[in-house]
Amino acid sequence: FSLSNTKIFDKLLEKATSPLLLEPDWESVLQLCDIVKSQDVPAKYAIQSIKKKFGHENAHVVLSSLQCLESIVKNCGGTIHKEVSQRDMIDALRELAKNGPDIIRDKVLELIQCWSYGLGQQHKIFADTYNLMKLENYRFPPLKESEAMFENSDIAPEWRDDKDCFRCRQTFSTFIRKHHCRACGDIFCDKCSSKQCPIPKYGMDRDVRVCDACYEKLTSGQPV
Ligand SMILES: O=P(O)(O)O[C@@H]1[C@H](O)[C@H](OP(=O)(O)O)[C@@H](O)[C@H](O)[C@H]1O
Ligand SMILES: [Zn+2]
Ligand SMILES: [Zn+2]
Repeated sequence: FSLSNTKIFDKLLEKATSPLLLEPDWESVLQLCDIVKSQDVPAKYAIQSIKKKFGHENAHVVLSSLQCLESIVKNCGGTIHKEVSQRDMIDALRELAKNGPDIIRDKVLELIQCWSYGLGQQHKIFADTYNLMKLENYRFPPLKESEAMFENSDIAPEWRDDKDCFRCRQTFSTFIRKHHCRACGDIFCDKCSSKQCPIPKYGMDRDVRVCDACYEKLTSGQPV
């Protein structure tokens, strides 16, 4: 009996943001990152689910949802960064900083500063929001530069879209469905991506769909 991935995500998020927690449940947080990293759950679903927690009346639940957000942004790469940089998320975070208790405001300031420093080039909105909140006289904590580095080498590539299969060039249709290889991120028909295997370097320990070329590389012991 396998719960769909989104149900597993929901249960883990409940656990990681339980009001009964006396300290962060890092085990659940890391499992959340793994699910998002292997793209078993769409980035939008993950980010919107976390954002829903911001309205919880218990400040500890809101704080742990911000900690989940922090870990997912740090570990799950560009697709997640794009979702977090959306206007509705930025506005929700500014709302928390404006009206939330000090522990929430300080956590939001830490995140905005860290993302501005580490992701401000790719997502200008983080830098703009940081500068704007400085002008609004928010007092940002000292920046921990080491924690604001976003290493992307072990993040799976974002999925590319196209109208035909990257390998056999067949045009997609109602009958020839699109599929993505988790290793190279290219788009394929089912025939060219019918194999599955784990991709340890991207933290995908379960079998995931890969294209024939990546399957050869990943299973022949060759360094990929
Ligand atoms: O079958 P569809 O309704 O077209 O949806 C496709 C599936 O979700 C594919 O998942 P998969 O790679 O795990 O097969 C995904 O890679 C494609 O981008 C989607 O378009
Ligand atoms: Zn093909
Ligand atoms: Zn591939």
